[in-house]
Amino acid sequence: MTDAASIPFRKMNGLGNDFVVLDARTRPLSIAPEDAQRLGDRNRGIGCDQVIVMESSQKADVFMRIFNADGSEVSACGNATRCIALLAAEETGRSEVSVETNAGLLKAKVDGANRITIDMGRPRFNWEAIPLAEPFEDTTGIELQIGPIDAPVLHTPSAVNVGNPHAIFWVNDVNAHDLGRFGPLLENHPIFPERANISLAQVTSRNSLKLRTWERGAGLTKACGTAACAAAVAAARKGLTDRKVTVELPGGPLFIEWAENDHILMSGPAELEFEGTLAPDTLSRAPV
Ligand SMILES: N[C@@H](CCC[C@H](N)C(=O)O)C(=O)O
Repeated sequence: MTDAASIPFRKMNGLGNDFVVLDARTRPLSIAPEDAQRLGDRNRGIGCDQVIVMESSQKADVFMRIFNADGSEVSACGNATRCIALLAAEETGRSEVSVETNAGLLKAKVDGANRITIDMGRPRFNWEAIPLAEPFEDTTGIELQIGPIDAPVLHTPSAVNVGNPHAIFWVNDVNAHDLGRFGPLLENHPIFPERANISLAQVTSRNSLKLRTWERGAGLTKACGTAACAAAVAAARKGLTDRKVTVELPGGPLFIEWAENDHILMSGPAELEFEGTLAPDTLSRAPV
């Protein structure tokens, strides 16, 4: 039996990138960084990469607030956007829905749980928008390396902002590098004043990439939707691929198109794993 004060949640994922989803529309909730840390902790809490809070929106079907498992609040999450779009489509009975985030208003088309397409908006390549700590005229490859000066292990990443900051290192084999070791060093490198999501990308054809990501504030994840968008536009911008690619992530494929209108379209699945309730004292600030 559930107590009226308990807080319902959903556990969802997009290609294994997983989320605790709270609904603050009927009952306002205030999430402190330590709440997100506790919920995200796979040993102490439910365990997830991000905590997502659904809020009411004046402009869209729903507003989505995003917290990384380290408690930091961020502006974009591609995989969670598909999850929230799926819920909004089920609630409204419409296949075309909109999701507002702190990065902007995103339109979504839901053709069932396995084919959700999000218009992720326009990428930004300007160093100040990424942001980088110092001017770079060309962000297709910025001066940054890991390893010995004369034989770097990883070097010259592309940098791009797709609602959040990304650096993409081009490699011959995404599995040949210890991303779990280099990821935290690069995420916190002083060149990234807001930290960054760090990816290894391997071009496998004109229409396909392999990608592994160390996420800012979450670590190694099975999939990162915004990283797939960032890698796809960065690869096309370097002339390595066409503008329509399949991005193979450890959790499965995402289909990315950098459309002629400069918007990025991301298509993939979303899954509801289970629903549950949190005890009222789980959140450090009492539910409002
Ligand atoms: N998993 C997400 C990205 C979540 C936010 C990211 N870690 C950041 O700090 O910017 C995705 O699917 O895009």
